[in-house]
Amino acid sequence: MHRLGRFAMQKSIESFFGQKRALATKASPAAKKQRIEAPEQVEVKAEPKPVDSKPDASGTLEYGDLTNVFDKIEATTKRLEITKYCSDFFSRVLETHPHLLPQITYLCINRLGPDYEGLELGIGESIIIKALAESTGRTPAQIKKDYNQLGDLGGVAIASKKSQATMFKPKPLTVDIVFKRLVEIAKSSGQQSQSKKVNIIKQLLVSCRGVEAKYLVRSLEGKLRIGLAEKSVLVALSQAFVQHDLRLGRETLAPEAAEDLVKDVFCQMPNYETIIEAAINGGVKHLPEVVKLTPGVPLKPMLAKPTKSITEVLDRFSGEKFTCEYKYDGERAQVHCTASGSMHVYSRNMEDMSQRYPDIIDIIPKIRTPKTVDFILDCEAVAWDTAQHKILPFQVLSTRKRKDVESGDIKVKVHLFVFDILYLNGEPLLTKALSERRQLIADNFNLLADQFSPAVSMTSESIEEIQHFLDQSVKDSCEGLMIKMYEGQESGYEPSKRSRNWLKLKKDYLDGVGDSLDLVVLGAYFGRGKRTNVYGGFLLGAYNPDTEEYETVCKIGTGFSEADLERFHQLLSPLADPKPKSYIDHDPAANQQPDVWFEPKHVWEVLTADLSLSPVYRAGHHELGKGVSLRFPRFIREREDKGPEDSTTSDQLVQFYQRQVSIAD
Ligand SMILES: Nc1ncnc2c1ncn2[C@@H]1O[C@H](COP(=O)(O)OP(=O)(O)OP(=O)(O)O)[C@@H](O)[C@H]1O
Ligand SMILES: [Mg+2]
Ligand SMILES: [Mg+2]
Repeated sequence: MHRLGRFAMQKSIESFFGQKRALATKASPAAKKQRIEAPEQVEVKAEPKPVDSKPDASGTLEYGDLTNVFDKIEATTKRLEITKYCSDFFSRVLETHPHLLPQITYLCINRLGPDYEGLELGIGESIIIKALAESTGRTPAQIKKDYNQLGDLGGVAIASKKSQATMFKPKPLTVDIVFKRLVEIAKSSGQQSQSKKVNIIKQLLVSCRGVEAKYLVRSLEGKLRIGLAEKSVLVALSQAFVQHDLRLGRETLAPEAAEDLVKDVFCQMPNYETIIEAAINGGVKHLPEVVKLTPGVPLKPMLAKPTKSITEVLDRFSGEKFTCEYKYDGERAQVHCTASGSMHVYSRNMEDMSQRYPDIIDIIPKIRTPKTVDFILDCEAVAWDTAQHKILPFQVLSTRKRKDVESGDIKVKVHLFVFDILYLNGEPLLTKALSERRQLIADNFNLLADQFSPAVSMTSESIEEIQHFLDQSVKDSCEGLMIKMYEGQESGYEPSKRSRNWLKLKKDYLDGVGDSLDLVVLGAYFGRGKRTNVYGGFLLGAYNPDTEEYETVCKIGTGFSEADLERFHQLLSPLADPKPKSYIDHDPAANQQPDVWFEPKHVWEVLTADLSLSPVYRAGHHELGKGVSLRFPRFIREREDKGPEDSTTSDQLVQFYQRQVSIAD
């Protein structure tokens, strides 16, 4: 019986790979198209199962109901369709199982909770492979081999399960169980945690039916890769809220207005649970009254647009009141203090850095005045020479320890330069003018020598004075200037937006494209000559949030010290793969394929002379037909504060390119 089962399994896998190889991984739009055009080749067909119109007695929802929606989404590249599948499903869930909507939302975006709580699955491929092998009676080597061939572990899971003789029909998985078990995996630590994780995954896999195994495995990998961007999930939620209001006969908003409002509220309170609960209770229209900016919950910071000259700045702000500030080169620090006195520092991507910067936490009680209760400040933390009272380069800041930092042991001191206030004494300030916000900082906070002061600023419309201020900023060890709208509605704080009301002018980059780029390391080339034992060059890419893929941008081999190359070799070689992940958009026919590929993880800041269109590289090719590539790229530094999805997007590269072309015209 056992042998027979094994034989049958082998056979089915062969036929699976023999005929359907290209179809099992659906990441790229091209592959999706192929699948639509050749439906007869689709191996795994989901039987659409309607969601029960009434909650079952236990209030649970089958996981299969969700994975069926994933399957429909994966089969299309049309954004409207994707959003519709998603919002229809959310709307039905609101009707039948509203308490499950937060979990479902998190499963859709591959998260287990709000970003700022930092709960991550953190399981390596090898654990999934082990669990897959043990639960299907195959060896890890066989699974690995199939994986190399197919490029999608989710597809391998399905193929392996299909060929498995099951003795009994397991109870269906529910959304609730899957979510809880994923959280359990994320929270388990310590000696036994590896085997505990493998066991949980095995149990889940055994209960999977149909396409469930595919999406479960991809969720475990942390990448669903069905083209469902978080933006679309937010839009779908807003539409579902409107539907829900209508069903209850409540007053509601037009879909577009609801969409804008939900996005806006999410920027201020990036917590799906809070938003969903409030929308269920009071309707989408009243969200802003209930869900507000709150000290203790980080918000996505406002970002700036790059500019190449003072004249460009003057053109943009002509007729408006604007102000210039020093642009400090350190680390963004969002400083929170709640009414109960709890204090936090958050990074550019909302990570809690309070453990890393206990010295910043120590500053907080000293800068508040007797009338300052709760607040959120936006600052840059810069390395500081306390003897000379001077800014130290970013490189010095980056030598600070990242974990287990004790206030007493800190050698590299930091100075906080505050440039904005977003909340004060119970009141959000986002819509107030920058001039008023600056005044509130002056009125409610104490300066602290060598530790805390406002960003140096200057308000003038004269090109000479601005030029002088720019030169001065560089003499004072800054990168250049930030120029901001100062008065009126447009001078409000726009969380998460790269806004044209904040322009950056970086002295060193005025000759290039105006700014550096932050690109993801996708692959490497073996070194020759002096670089024989290290990688001699790397393939870099940009992120495309619409397709959730990484698009290749350029090869880079300049700007690295020998020590850099050695360190990167040590860091990256354990991650090396002979084949690229399926969600890397590259040209497989091009010469000069990298010798090894990596999972997109590390982000590097690079500089370029200019941008050009390339027949080989892919960034932005959906929009421009050809990809945008960098000429003479040079490595500057690692960006440890950016994850791969925070890297420069293909869209931004297209904008840089178009600006360059329009200036050349
Ligand atoms: N006066 C200031 N006002 C606003 N931001 C400032 C100021 N001084 C320094 N900064 C820093 O400059 C950053 C914006 O420029 P920078 O190029 O360093 O951004 P980045 O982190 O590389 O992100 P991106 O390139 O994606 O905009 C802000 O995020 C902040 O950390
Ligand atoms: Mg910076
Ligand atoms: Mg930058």
